[in-house]
Amino acid sequence: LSYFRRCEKGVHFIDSESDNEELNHKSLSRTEMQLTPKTNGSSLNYSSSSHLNVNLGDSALTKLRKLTELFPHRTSAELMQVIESTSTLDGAVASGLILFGEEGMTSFTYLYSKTYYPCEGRYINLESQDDDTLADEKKESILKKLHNNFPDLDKEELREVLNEHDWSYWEALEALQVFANQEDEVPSESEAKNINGNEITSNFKKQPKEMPLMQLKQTPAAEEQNGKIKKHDKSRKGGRIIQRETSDSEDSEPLSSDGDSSLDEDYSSADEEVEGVCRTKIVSFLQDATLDELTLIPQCSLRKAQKITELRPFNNWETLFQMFQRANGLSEDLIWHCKTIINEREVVHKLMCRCADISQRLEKQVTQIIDDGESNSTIEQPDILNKSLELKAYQLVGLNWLALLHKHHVNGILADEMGLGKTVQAIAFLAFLYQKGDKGPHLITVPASTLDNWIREFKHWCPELKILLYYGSLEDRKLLRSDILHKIVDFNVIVTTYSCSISNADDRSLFRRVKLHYAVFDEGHMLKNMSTIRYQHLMTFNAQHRLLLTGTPLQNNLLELMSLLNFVMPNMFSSSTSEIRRMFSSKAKTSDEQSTFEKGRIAHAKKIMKPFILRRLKSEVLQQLPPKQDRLEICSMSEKQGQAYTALFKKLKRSINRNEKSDLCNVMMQLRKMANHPLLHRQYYTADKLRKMSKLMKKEPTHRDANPDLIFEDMEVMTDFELHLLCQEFGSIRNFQLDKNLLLDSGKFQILEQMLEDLKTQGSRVVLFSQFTMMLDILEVFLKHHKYRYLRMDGKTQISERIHVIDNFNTDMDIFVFLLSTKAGGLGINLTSANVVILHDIDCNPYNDKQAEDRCHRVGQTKTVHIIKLVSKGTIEESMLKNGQQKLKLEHDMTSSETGEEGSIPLNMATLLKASLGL
Ligand SMILES: Nc1ncnc2c1ncn2[C@@H]1O[C@H](COP(=O)(O)OP(=O)(O)OP(=O)(O)O)[C@@H](O)[C@H]1O
Repeated sequence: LSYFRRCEKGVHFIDSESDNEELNHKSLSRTEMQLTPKTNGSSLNYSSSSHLNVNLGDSALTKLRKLTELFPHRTSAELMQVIESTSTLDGAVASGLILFGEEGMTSFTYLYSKTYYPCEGRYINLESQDDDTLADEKKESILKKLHNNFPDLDKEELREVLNEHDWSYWEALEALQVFANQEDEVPSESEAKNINGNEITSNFKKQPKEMPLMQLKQTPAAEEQNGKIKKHDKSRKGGRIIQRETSDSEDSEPLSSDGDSSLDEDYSSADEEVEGVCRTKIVSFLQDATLDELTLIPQCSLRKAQKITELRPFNNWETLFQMFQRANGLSEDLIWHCKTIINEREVVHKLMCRCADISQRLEKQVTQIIDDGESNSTIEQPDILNKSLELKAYQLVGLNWLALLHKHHVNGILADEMGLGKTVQAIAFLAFLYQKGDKGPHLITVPASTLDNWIREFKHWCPELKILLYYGSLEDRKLLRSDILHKIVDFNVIVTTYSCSISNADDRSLFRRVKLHYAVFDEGHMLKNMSTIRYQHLMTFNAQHRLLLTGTPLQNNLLELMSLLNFVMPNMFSSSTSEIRRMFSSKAKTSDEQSTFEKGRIAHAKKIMKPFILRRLKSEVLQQLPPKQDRLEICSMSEKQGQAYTALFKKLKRSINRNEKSDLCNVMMQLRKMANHPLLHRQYYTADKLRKMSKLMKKEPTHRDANPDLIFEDMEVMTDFELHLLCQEFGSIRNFQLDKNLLLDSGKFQILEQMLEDLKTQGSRVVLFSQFTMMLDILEVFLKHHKYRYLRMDGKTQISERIHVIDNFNTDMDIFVFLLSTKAGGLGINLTSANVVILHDIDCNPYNDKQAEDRCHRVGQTKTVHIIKLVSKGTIEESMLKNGQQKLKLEHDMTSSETGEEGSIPLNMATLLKASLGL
């Protein structure tokens, strides 16, 4: 969706949400761009080391020079360690970034992109371009280019990465490379510690070993036995195939940190017997795999997979080879490529076993608690919590779960449904640690919109904990940093926002320098994409333990869930990220086997996540919470709107047929706009009218010297509603204002009119969400027209103002409607004083809608909550709805319990904990 947002021409059509935590990479000072190599200072003093003098080849020297430019405060010995740990310059830079951060480094992005990706004549400096004006075709071509570099990655994933980086090809490439290099070239943890001098919690792992496939060759005896195979092996030693083998192996390498896959162990030996085992694995894989599994073999299309199944049975290695040779279109390479997928499975299997081990350890502990009798071993509400408040039973379970993980040095994700009190449980846990003597420092990173709420909850629940708010202007934060580093302030917990914690090198450096005990990340689903810079930066925070809080851990696919797990348990997962990535991002290609295939993956993912995630649903644990009733309101469009929609649909269809490259996403957005309100397009202000208006504008003192042609051009790209506002603003064109009837003319407004009237009579209070700020503008006209009292909050509302607006709504019962943009009001806020949520327009991601719905349906709600979704009949919105329902099914499959005993919550605390853990 964010892609659509950027495609939008209307600059404030979609809520830009100033605090949406996107990293502003452009903030790097451009005055620092023209760096010249430093020739003085200790950093270039590499000749002082005789070792370096002797061993430095030209390329190492060049690398050292480059790295010295980038990391001027690092010694040559440190830089050399980085260089020696990788084979390429890019790898060295990436490793340097991970190890040293950007501390003391200037304009990394600029230098990196210009210096390491020179592309004479091909460089597209997108950084200077406005997103909104970036042509869609250009975006497609950037996407294509990036996809060429990362053919294994899903295009949508890459689109997201590009979005995260404002469509800067180089920044996206860099982010993905950093990730890839992290997998392939990051030095071992001990090296990292040596270099950095202090501990870094990052994706450290051992150097890749020798590539196993290179050794996948026949023993002389076997070669003699089978001339054909011998020929094959010979061919594999040269050129392309060897290259391919190497890269395959690199991809599927790094294995688990504590050992290699059994397959690699097999191949690392020349022993014939072991070779036999490998062959047996390949034969049995090709014999038993489903169609979808076969298509996971590199270069194996669905057609080839079908052919393989037709050739079955494969009784042994020799017949397998012969059959492949005889079959049309099946190359022997496919047989060898099976190794990649077998390897992946073994890595993931090993991971599952380790996760099962942890589950067992936890289970043992819980059994112990049961045996000891719960009063001795379970943790009660910490004494320092506000005595007038009481944790609910499931919250105590949450606290016990957190304490259990802590005891076993395991990090986790508290993924209770929205509104169950994750904030409160996290605070209770920090209070528990405090009582045990762990006084921090801890860090809580939250979206800006929930910052005030966190501070308030801390004060409310645990005033004894000293909270330091790390938030403010650059200057404010500078002072705060100095106070923190010089220990001038006394605190237990730092609370900050995602933006403030990583927006510049000094912020990031602070959280690498302060030795944090716990780092808690609220709305942790913001870390669902491990390729983003935000993810990478937050990974480097110097925290002993991490805890993620999220109400929507699973959104689009299992890979996102794995990203979250990797974030909290990098030691466990980082060595398997490439396997995980492939295993969980590939899609089933056949529909008939989809369910078995998906079921298998879901079962795997469940096993992996079991020890690390605690998720309770409101329906399970909050029996006393009033129900939530969903209502779908399919709205027929108004007559004019329907005609305009059909005309637009036909026009867009023609344009798609004419130009295949036309951006489908943009087409979708155009249709969505029309489905919501016709004034989000321009049709009433014809070119003729605009010509007249642009001439009249010259009468305005502000436009006296303006060129009417240019005014006309500006007007041409505005929507009807924007032009209407312009007419309200300038007296000379006031006559051109739109008639009220047109402003109120939409199918959804027709439904809303009666609906709001009824709700008002019933004494209900309404929270009304839209994703589009301009839609909120038109809704304001509608509410004013009907004389309803309302409040509004969107991305433009000052952060400091937000809590007051929310309090206002929660305390002044005469305010009937709260207008909210999904971005600004969808996360983390409490609006239990309302009992109706209307989603004027649905989101492509149903979890964003769920987040919005649960602002009212949460602890503290006393009335039945009605969720009403408005969907325009016969429009693109109906397809979006269907798509969304499929996405929600994945979550349902993941969270449904195998035994089907949901809802029955045992009272005994330890048993409750056990049930919650799924043990
Ligand atoms: N035990 C309790 N007693 C009284 N109020 C509670 C209790 N637990 C939670 N609350 C209140 O319930 C509301 C929801 O809690 P909280 O904001 O922590 O939920 P959450 O799970 O973090 O939600 P989200 O995922 O939407 O951020 C808050 O107003 C909180 O103060």
